[in-house]
Amino acid sequence: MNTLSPDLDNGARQAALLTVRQMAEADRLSVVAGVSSFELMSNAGAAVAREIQRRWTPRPLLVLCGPGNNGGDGFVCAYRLAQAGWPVRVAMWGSRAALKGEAGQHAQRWPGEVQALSPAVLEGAELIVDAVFGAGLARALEGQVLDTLAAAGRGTVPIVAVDTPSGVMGDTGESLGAVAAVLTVTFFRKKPGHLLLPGRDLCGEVIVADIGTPEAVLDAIVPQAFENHPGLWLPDLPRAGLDTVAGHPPVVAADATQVLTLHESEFRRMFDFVGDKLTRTRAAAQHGSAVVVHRGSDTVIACPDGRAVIHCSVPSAATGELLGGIIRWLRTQGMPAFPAAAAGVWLHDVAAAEFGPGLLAKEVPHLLPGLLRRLYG
Ligand SMILES: NC(=O)C1=CN([C@@H]2O[C@H](COP(=O)(O)OP(=O)(O)OC[C@H]3O[C@@H](n4cnc5c(N)ncnc54)[C@H](O)[C@@H]3O)[C@@H](O)[C@H]2O)[C@H](O)CC1
Ligand SMILES: [K+]
Repeated sequence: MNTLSPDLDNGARQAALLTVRQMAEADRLSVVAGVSSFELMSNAGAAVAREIQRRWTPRPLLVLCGPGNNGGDGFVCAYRLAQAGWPVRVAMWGSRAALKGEAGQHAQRWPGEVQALSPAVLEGAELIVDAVFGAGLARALEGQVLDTLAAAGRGTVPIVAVDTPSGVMGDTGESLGAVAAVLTVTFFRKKPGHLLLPGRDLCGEVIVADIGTPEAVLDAIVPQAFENHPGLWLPDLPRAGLDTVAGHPPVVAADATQVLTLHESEFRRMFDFVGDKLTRTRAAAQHGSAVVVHRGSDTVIACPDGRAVIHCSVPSAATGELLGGIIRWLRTQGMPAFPAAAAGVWLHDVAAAEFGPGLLAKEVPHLLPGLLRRLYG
């Protein structure tokens, strides 16, 4: 059974990444299934408050709210923590009266004052919640939003981001003026921007909170991007892979698709696609009818059919030759190209940590079966 097949099984379901548009669709389908937008927002704001309480004792908290639903989540968070006895202030970009729908409803429940957003409001805050923009970010930060967040970023007060740090594009991880958070609480599933640089570094720790979105919405959405995880490809690894000893005749590869492993500089020499890393890698895979492994500390593995896996790792000195060796070995075990590439990138990280930087491609067939057996056998 091919886990990275179009029928989502559990591994792919858990590892799914949703685009901003798909997340909006998930919200719409949740409402159809009987979970109201008001409830989703209540749960989202409560999740942020809960994660804050898990990490910090009560202290002067400043919640920065924006003009959309991200700001609505901020008002819920402010309300919850104030109820729990925290000293909370709210500052907003735009006017509370202009907040629409459930964001407006939640904002009306905030009993306190709402200050205008400016660097001056930061005075006295010992923890900041960034609920200015999330998935709805449409352009670069400017004016008071940019000035206030930049001032917060220059200070030492920790920032907790709601959904994404304001200014990070959910689909690409690009920054349009965002400052780094120590914690980002997102909802239902991550978006590619939580894993792609510089977004990943700006998010700090990422927590995915359950806000009541029914899992079944994924069947209609059919995600095309996934965070690398053994659950995605372990069922594709033939049992033989765990048992093979060096010298056994290789099993015939499951498919003939070529796998290209490329560093950024190699990628740029071969392709002149523009845009973010996910888009460019997908275009290269489609163009070359090959699985493309675009390496980095945010490695993107793209399949010609449009699916992609994103893998976050600490940069290592390990070579592309070693990664190529691991992927080739997995394919001789009968693994199809796409899951073999995703598994290879994962195992390459584990192998580099286990065996150090001296590991050579030719040693792979001797070492990996034992490693795999220990990890997953
Ligand atoms: N399932 C979920 O993930 C849920 C998420 N929730 C939260 O909702 C936001 C997304 O809400 P949305 O209203 O679509 O967008 P924003 O609040 O991010 O902002 C929209 C608002 O801001 C204006 N705008 C965008 N960029 C700029 C800019 N650079 N400068 C000025 N103004 C800008 C835009 O025009 C809109 O008016 C998501 O992130 C979650 O936090 C739900 O609460 C629950 C379900
Ligand atoms: K935000």
